[in-house]
Amino acid sequence: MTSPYAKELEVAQLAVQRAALLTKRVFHEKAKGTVSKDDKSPVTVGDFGAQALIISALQANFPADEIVAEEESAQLRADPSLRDQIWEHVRSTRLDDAASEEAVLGGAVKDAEAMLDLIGQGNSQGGARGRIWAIDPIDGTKGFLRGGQYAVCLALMVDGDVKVGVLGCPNLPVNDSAALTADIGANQTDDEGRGVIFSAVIGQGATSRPLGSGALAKGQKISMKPITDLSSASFCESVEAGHSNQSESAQIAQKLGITKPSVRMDSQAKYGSIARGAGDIYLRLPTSKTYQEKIWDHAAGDLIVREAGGQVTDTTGSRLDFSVGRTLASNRGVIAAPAAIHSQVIKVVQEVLGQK
Ligand SMILES: Nc1ncnc2c1ncn2[C@@H]1O[C@H](COP(=O)(O)O)[C@@H](O)[C@H]1OP(=O)(O)O
Ligand SMILES: [Mg+2]
Repeated sequence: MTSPYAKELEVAQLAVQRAALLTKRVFHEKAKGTVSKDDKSPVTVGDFGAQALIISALQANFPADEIVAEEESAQLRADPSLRDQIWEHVRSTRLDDAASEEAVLGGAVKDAEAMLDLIGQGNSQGGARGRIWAIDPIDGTKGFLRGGQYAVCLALMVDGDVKVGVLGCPNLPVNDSAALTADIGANQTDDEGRGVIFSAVIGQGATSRPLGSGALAKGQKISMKPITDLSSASFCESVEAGHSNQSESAQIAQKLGITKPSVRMDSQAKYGSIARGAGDIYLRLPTSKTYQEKIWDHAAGDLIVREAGGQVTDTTGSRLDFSVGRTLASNRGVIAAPAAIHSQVIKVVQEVLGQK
């Protein structure tokens, strides 16, 4: 008997792999300086291109499913030169394993018009009913531009609950036991040893495998690091101070007895990193009263960490609720930690944030 969500997982992994390849090609073109100054931001090209390729794979396999995606196509319809730049990448990005690519992901996107139609399919309002995919084609755009950490993110929710999560992290080390760092070394265009894909299916654990561009290797199980002594813990947070309150996180760390400085990393690569035990805790502390986290920024990471033995909640200790629309409107911030110490972390978070 095949396991539940086996087909969804296979499609999601290959779709993320191909979309990640597109983003890498866009970045390398920029790094080689072949993108002229008037070219649109490589983020825009990478974002739209990756989204088109992922939606194409989802529609070929699960035409009845809804899709929530970050980008809208209206901007592209008014900008033919941007559309053509994106189409050039969508048309030409192919996995090395062409046979699996076509068999699993379906045929190529027909033309630029068909690509625009696909991009426009990510407009579901989300909610508590049915099968809904959440896509963030390039999470961590600032990291992507600096040649640092970013993630291609895809998750399936069924009736508001995340069932499948996949994160492609082109710039994280392949090696699960590599130290927690956002740094990728001096030569930013050298792929050696980098590129990992994290996956999880509800009730089936979490895995990592090399991202590459050929046939996907067999995954290995990952799990959070067992931790009893918080003084040896490491925690990660956003690079951008506007995304997470870094002075409150420093106070929380100090109260918990954590001695190491935080590791600052863009994107959901933080979730993948703690899920494989490279780090222990991920703190995301609200910087504004009004910002609502987007479901595509958290769905895959939430499941991957929970399936690796962690707990993921908001700052009040409530589970993230993916059933209320395109945003996590009922939650504030994110606290992810190994199950054994999660309540201890929440207690201190509440002391520092002044919540009861
Ligand atoms: N005020 C904010 N608080 C928290 N997250 C934010 C805020 N503004 C934007 N973001 C989102 O944070 C994500 C990146 O997080 P990280 O810092 O972990 O890399 C982006 O998807 C970004 O969304 P957007 O792409 O819409 O700007
Ligand atoms: Mg994002």
